[in-house]
Amino acid sequence: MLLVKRGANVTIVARNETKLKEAAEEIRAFQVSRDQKVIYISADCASPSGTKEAIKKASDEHNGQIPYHVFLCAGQSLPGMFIEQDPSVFERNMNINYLGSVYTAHESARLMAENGVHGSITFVSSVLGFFGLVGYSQYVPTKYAIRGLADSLRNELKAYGINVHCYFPATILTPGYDEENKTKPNITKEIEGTDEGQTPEVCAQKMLDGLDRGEYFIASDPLGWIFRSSCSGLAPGNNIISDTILSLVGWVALPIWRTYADYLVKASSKQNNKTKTH
Ligand SMILES: NC(=O)C1=CN([C@@H]2O[C@H](COP(=O)(O)OP(=O)(O)OC[C@H]3O[C@@H](n4cnc5c(N)ncnc54)[C@H](OP(=O)(O)O)[C@@H]3O)[C@@H](O)[C@H]2O)C=CC1
Ligand SMILES: CCCCCCCCCCCCCCCC(=O)[C@@H](N)CO
Repeated sequence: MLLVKRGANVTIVARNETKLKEAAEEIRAFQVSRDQKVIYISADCASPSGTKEAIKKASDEHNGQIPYHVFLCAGQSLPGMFIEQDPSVFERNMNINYLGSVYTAHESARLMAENGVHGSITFVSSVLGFFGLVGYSQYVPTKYAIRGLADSLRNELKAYGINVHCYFPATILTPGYDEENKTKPNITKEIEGTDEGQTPEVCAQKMLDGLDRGEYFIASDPLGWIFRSSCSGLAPGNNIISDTILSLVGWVALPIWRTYADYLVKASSKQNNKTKTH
């Protein structure tokens, strides 16, 4: 929507064709010129051939233009307690979140490099790409993996003039969030409850603002700002003064919060054991 408002030609990709059609119609209402094209393609990003075909179709439909700006949003969260989940969940989550991002980034970067397109690739991780939390053992590693991929490509794709960005949202109030809450352990909900969440519209705007400012690690709420500054490794900072202040806040607040989160998990296990023995 925001990109269409700026006059861009846009392609949206997901699996469900009915929802895609509705979304494309909704987005088309924001077109600023008649020449603009908004198209949708049904494809599975977790398959290399699906991704390849989708990107080829997208450029064919846009007069052979290789996508300039690619956003890797597809992802899913399947929360549950580690020892209670079937090991297949770990593979499934990695396939959709991480490999889906790898395949799409790979094909986009290859085409951009071969055609001299100096575009951008934006990964969507999560604040859970910086820290782990009870109930998210199948999800957190996929989001760390995306950060690792972005860190590698930020450096490597400079060779072709391609910019890489990584977005770290906290809770977004989406259909996916409603879905994950159906299986989310209560203790996870309790710890997460402090985060009110943001609408997808606000997140999209803040992500785009970060891109406009040329940020590599983009965050859109205080939790993300603190973690972005406290766990940046070799990533370039956004602003030396605010980054330093935020990492100092993290240095003080994070151990306190960790102690509290550990206390909550231990208390919940005692509660559960009590219920079991009586
Ligand atoms: N909601 C939240 O609290 C947070 C979400 N995120 C991340 O943001 C991203 C978007 O999440 P959110 O909007 O909540 O999730 P939703 O489930 O609401 O939307 C996910 C979108 O991705 C598409 N998708 C899923 N799997 C595939 C696939 N294999 N191939 C193609 N498209 C796919 C879905 O369409 P379809 O099913 O039709 O394919 C859907 O359009 C994810 O990466 C998520 O991890 C990060 C932090 C917080
Ligand atoms: C200074 C320290 C203060 C700490 C307060 C911490 C509050 C914890 C919030 C946990 C938020 C988790 C968001 C998960 C988003 C996500 O990726 C999933 N919804 C999957 O889709």
